[in-house]
Order: sequence, then structure tokens, then C-alpha cells
Amino acid sequence: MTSPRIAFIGAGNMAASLIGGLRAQGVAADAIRASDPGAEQRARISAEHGIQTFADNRDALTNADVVVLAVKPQVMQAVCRDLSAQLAPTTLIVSIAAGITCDSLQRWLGPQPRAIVRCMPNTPALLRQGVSGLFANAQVSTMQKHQAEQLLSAVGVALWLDEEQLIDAVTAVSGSGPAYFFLLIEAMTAAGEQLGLPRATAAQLTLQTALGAARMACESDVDAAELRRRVTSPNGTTEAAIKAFQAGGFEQLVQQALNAAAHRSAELAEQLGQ
Ligand SMILES: NC(=O)C1=CN([C@@H]2O[C@H](COP(=O)(O)OP(=O)(O)OC[C@H]3O[C@@H](n4cnc5c(N)ncnc54)[C@H](OP(=O)(O)O)[C@@H]3O)[C@@H](O)[C@H]2O)C=CC1
Ligand SMILES: O=C(O)[C@@H]1CCC=N1
Repeated sequence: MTSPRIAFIGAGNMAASLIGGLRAQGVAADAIRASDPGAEQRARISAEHGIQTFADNRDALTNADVVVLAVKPQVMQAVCRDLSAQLAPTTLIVSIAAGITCDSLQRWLGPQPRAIVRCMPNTPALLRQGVSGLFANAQVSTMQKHQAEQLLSAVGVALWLDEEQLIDAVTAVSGSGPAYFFLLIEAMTAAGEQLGLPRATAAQLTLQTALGAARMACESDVDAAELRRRVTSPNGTTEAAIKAFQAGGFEQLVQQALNAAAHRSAELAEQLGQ
């Protein structure tokens, strides 16, 4: 199968990660186009990946099999309305925007039924270590599902969802998830410094521990709870720390935080889908 021609609308961080992943997989530069109003973004992406870029979104659409909508949720409606007349009926639409439903995209893209895949990737896509949840509407063909999966798996793991609503949960767990780990890294570094370590040492200890723990959790044949038990000696230092976390309501706090993210994703869909 020849690789599809892909147009990126919006050439910011997530688009740059996806384009980098595609290029690393051997997709030809001339199979990819991108548009963005920012001259700087266009120059950067075109210099890094050798692709053609455009200031007018409609110019990126020429011959596209797949159009990736990679703009912020707040401008999505205007972008879709502007593109609708220009889109071929067979084009696959892939949206990575948080809180924008397939129904809203369909409404903004005009009366013609559209094949739409809604995705939620995350920023480790930059290092091809991302993970995405994908939902396809009823118009998406098997071949188009394969095209969307190829696109997202160029930057990490791609997981299909049976219900669109689950995208809110994916957003809460993995879309926003990198920020939670960064928050923990910030807090552990600060706590290490408070305990007397030089900041750079506290940062290095924290980062290497995060990396080692993530790799163990990914590569081990036992689950995270068992790995935690193996670190926790009876009446030892880890037990003291875990008890302090739990006394502070750690698990409930994590649940509350993820509920807030999922709720905000659904709320964005409600507010921006009008
Ligand atoms: N960042 C993240 O962790 C994740 C983001 N997402 C989603 O990905 C999408 C893109 O996010 P991200 O890459 O981080 O954002 P960026 O701001 O980096 O990229 C968006 C780009 O779109 C450009 N843009 C603005 N208006 C238009 C327009 N009318 N037509 C074309 N391009 C336009 C912006 O230019 P300018 O900056 O000049 O406005 C910017 O370069 C969002 O919808 C977000 O919800 C999904 C998962 C994770
Ligand atoms: O914070 C946000 O809204 C976006 C979506 C997931 C990660 N960043």
C-alpha cells in the first residue's frame, strides 16, 4: 500500500512530533504538507522535516488523503468551517484536539458525512514514547483506521476505544498524565533539597529513579503493587513514606485530580461544541 498524503492543519508541538515520527518511519517529505499562520512555526517545521508549508490552511489540502487537525480546541470551529468546502468527500479527518467531539467536527465540516478519527495523544510523542487513545466514527473504513493507527503509532502506542466518551478518561490518564509525573519530579527534587542535598544532585537522583521505576514497571512480569512491596521492608523507610502519603489521602487525591481532568474534557466538549 502506498503511504497516504497527509495535511497537518496547525504546525505546533504535537504536529511537529507526529511529522517527526512519520519522517523517521520513512514517509517521504513530499507526502506531508502543513499549514500554520505563524511564519516562525512554518520555517521551523519545514527546515526540520523538509516538508512544504502554507500560511493558508486550504492550500495544505491539495490531494490530501488524511487531514490532521492539530490546532487548539478554541480555534477548531473556525478552522473546520473554513476548510469544509475544500475537503474531498473521501478524506479522512484525524483530530487530536482535547474536548472536541466527532459530532461537533461533523457539524462544522458541513452536510457531507465525514470519516473522522478522534485521538488523544500525549507529549512523550516527541521522543516516540507517546500513547494515544483513538475513536473512529461509523464513516471510517478499515483502510482509514489503518492509516490513523499508522500515524499515531509512528510516535508511540495507539489504542482503539469502542466508545467516544472514553476519550475523556484517556485525556485524564495519559493526555494530561505527563504533567502529573513532572509535578512529582518537581516535588521530590524540592523535598530532596530540603533534606540537604544540592539541587542538582536531588534532581539527578529523582530523574534516574523515575526512569528506573518506569522501566521496571514496563519490563517486569509482576505488577506495580508487587514492585512496590519489594521496595518496602517491614517497618523500614519506604513504609514510613508510604504511610505518610496515605495519611495525606494520596489515592483519593489522584482520583480527584483525574476526575477533574475528565470532567474538564467533557466540559470543553459542551462549551466548544455549540
Ligand atoms: N500539548 C499536549 O500535551 C497535547 C495537546 N493535544 C491537542 O493537540 C492540539 C495542538 O496542541 P499543541 O500542539 O500543544 O498546540 P500548539 O499551540 O503548539 O500548536 C497549535 C498550532 O496551531 C496554530 N494555529 C493557530 N490558529 C490556527 C489556524 N487558524 N489555522 C492553523 N493553525 C493555527 C498555532 O499558531 P499560534 O501559536 O501562532 O497560535 C500553533 O502553531 C490541541 O488541540 C490540544 O488539545 C492533545 C494531546 C496532548
Ligand atoms: O491540557 C490540555 O488541555 C491538553 C490536552 C491534554 C494535554 N494537554
